[in-house]
Parts: sequence; C-alpha cells; structure tokens
Amino acid sequence: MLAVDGVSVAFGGVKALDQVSFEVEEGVVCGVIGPNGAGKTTLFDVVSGLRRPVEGRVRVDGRDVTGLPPVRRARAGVRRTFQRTQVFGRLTVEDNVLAALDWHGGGGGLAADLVGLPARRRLERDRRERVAEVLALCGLDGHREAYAAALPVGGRRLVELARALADRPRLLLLDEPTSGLDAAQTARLAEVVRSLETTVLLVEHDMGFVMDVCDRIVVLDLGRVIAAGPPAEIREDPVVRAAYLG
Ligand SMILES: Nc1ncnc2c1ncn2[C@@H]1O[C@H](COP(=O)(O)OP(=O)(O)OP(=O)(O)O)[C@@H](O)[C@H]1O
Repeated sequence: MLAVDGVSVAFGGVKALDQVSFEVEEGVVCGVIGPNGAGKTTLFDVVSGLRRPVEGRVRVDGRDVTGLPPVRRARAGVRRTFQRTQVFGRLTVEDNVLAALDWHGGGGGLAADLVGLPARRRLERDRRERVAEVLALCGLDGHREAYAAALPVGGRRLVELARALADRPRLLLLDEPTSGLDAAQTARLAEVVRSLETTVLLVEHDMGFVMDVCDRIVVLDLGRVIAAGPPAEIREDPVVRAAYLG
C-alpha cells in the first residue's frame, strides 16, 4: 500500500536518510522508531510531502507520489497529524470534524445551491453521518458540543485524529501521537488506533505504545533501516538493542 524505495535526504554533509526502503501493507499499523537523530521526522516529512528526497521514490497504492506537494498528496488519500495538535479551539468538536470534510465542497456557488437543493441536503446529511461515525470511533460522542479549546490535550489529540479520519484516508501518518498524554489518555488512543482499518504509519518515542499498537516496526539508526519486523522480533533484536544502548 505504501512503498518507500531507496529514499535519501542530506542536510549539508549529514545523511538524514540513506537509501531507506520498506513497505507497509494495506490495513497495517507500522511504527517507525530509532534513537534521536535517526531520521524519523525526515522520513515522515518525505512520506507526507513536506520534503523532497534527493533520490528514491514514495508510492501510495502503486502511484508514485514523490513529486506531489502535501495538498495533492492529501487528495491521493494521505493525511497526517502533527506533534503539536492543530485543532480549531473556538469551534466545537463536531464542527472541527465537519470543517475537515468541507474542502470537498459542493462547488457551483449559490445557483447550484438553489438548483441542487435535494442533492445538497443529501450531501449535508451524509457529512453529518460521517462526522457522527468518526466521533464515535474516537470516543468523542459525549463531547460533540464542547469547544475544542476546553478539552484536555488528550481530547484535542483525539479531535485531530477524528479530523484526519473524516474523509477516509488511505494512509494515516501520526507524528508522536502520545506526546503530552497521560497514561489513561495513551491507553485510550491505543485502543482507537488498534480499531482503525486504515493503513497507519506512526513515529513515536513511547516504546510501550509502539509495541502495543503496531503490527510491524521499522527501526532507523543514523538514517538507515537497521531492522524491520513484528514487535516481538524487534524487541529481541540484538542490533536494535545495541543501537538504543549506544
Ligand atoms: N533542517 C535540518 N537541517 C540540518 N540538519 C537536519 C535538519 N533536520 C534534521 N537534520 C539532521 O538530520 C538527522 C535526522 O534528523 P531527524 O529529525 O529526522 O531525526 P529524528 O529521528 O526525528 O530525531 P528525534 O527523535 O530527535 O526527533 C539528524 O542528524 C539531524 O540533526
């Protein structure tokens, strides 16, 4: 579903990514881990389109998206969340998610609104239904009317996740999803991520969370993939242990 093929990125003399290759199959939750400076953020930026690699390709559903900017990549079904939550504090939780669906729009302006009223109503009903579905999935249905700013950080992170999920992304990128969360909020987030059917790539420092939610883990060190496999295998891998222990 996602294929990263021979991707390299250099900052001056530093090779942040050096011939990185791996694949993530449909529906799999894949974690990217590695010591500080391993290249995790850079890899994420390459997959989400914020950074062009000097060599290598990124494919989503077989389509080469390497040259596509983030907006066009979003249209190809790639969504990301950020380490610092990005929600509209002055909107309710429900409106935050509705706004995430808005850019589809109906098009055509007022005339189309008048001529196409039944279709518009149907569209509006579908959108509300999808929002309700996503809020339920993220455990937010009890907070629909709350202002996002009034939620604790864990709640805001779930709103961001709900926004990212709203129009059914093909690939969801989660950047440090547990940062700022307490143990209970982290457990709740883990439950939500495990219940997703979407393909997920996540970068995370919390090893417990990674081992808990990921089907597969890619380990980076100094810009290279040093191991890839299921959590149980990664946990026992002597090369991974050595990289972490320095
Ligand atoms: N904009 C930049 N300019 C110069 N060097 C950079 C830049 N961004 C990253 N680097 C370097 O590239 C390497 C990989 O950095 P990156 O941030 O991708 O690692 P990381 O695994 O995300 O680290 P951390 O766990 O600390 O967030 C590091 O050596 C870093 O210093």
